Amino acid sequence: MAEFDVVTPSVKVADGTLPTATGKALSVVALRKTYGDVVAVDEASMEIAAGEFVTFLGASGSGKTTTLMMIAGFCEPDSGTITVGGRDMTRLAPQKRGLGFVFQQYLLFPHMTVSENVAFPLTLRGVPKDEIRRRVGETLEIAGLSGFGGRKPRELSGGQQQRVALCRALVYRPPVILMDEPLGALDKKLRDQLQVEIKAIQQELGLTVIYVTHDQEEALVLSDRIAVMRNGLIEQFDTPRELFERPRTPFVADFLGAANFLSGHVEKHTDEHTLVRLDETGGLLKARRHELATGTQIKAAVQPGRLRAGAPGDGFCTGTVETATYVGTLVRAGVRVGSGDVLLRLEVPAGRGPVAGERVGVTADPEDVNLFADERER
Ligand SMILES: Nc1ncnc2c1ncn2[C@@H]1O[C@H](COP(=O)(O)OP(=O)(O)OP(=O)(O)O)[C@@H](O)[C@H]1O
Repeated sequence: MAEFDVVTPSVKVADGTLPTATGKALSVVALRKTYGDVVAVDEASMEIAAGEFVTFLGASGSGKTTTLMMIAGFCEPDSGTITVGGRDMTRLAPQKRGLGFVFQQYLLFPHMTVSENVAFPLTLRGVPKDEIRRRVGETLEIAGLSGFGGRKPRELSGGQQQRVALCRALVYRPPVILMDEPLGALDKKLRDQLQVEIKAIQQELGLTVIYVTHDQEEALVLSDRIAVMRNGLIEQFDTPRELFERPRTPFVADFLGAANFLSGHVEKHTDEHTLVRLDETGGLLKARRHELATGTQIKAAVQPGRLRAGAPGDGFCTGTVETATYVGTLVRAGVRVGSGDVLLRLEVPAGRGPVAGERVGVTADPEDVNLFADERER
């Protein structure tokens, strides 16, 4: 994550009104940012609806934080536009955008109590004292922090401090809350717990959230839609299910599900299916129908959890189980197929798991087979 200076919460929603939580919350069109020769973000476009939880997911350096910082106003785009609630904010100062922020570093004011920290954005906005007390109390209760209002941040655990930061971002109901790896500094157990809490609060209050993470599981747990980023480009912006079941690129298939890849060419089509002759095994793999010309060299991707082990001769190839590891409710198996240079990874329910040394036929439902034209052939 990039480093930032201490951020003071926003001063005023531009026209003083609270935005409504319906319709289009945020629209980004052809946003681009370069640093010298590095294209950090390349023509990113997306529309986010009010009440949506959207995650930017990608490896380090893929452009997630830069995109978020352009939306926040801390980083100026070379070109493109950012509209929030129908208002063009592309060149507006961060404090005039009225957005909420939660960063990995909690950025709480150490000399203020929890209540004063949470009250801060309301105090800046000149909200009457009674109203502040009521809203701070309500917000602390939502985050499970009632009773902590009088403490200083140093008297809280990391998880509690991050909850305070979240309260401070949502106390004035900004139209969009931006979160950059907010759970990155916490241990796994606390992260899992806070993910559930953040999601529950977001749903209860109908918040619009843009969240940055490099953790696939976190993105899948939290998001209505995920923008998978790579080298400054949005590879696919879709629901977790669509990304998993209908990835548009081999990168997305691999990044979200660690897919198995097999190479081959399109042999023929039927009304419903595309039949692929596999290079490594000579077997015939049936996929749902894809619009690819006969003869096209392809890569077929199937998630490990969507492959099954049957009797030898079943399915699209037969091989030998090389490893079978019991992991709770699942068995992870490695099946060596073809002339030996392909290892298929399977995840099957533990009760029906194959054992090492066994010969198995590997099958896949055609619906679960995704085909991509092999880029080397283009
Ligand atoms: N201030 C800067 N000056 C020069 N290059 C930068 C700057 N900020 C980001 N970059 C470059 O832009 C690209 C995108 O960086 P960005 O921080 O947006 O990635 P990220 O996906 O958020 O990564 P991480 O998960 O590591 O935070 C990277 O190649 C990065 O080195």
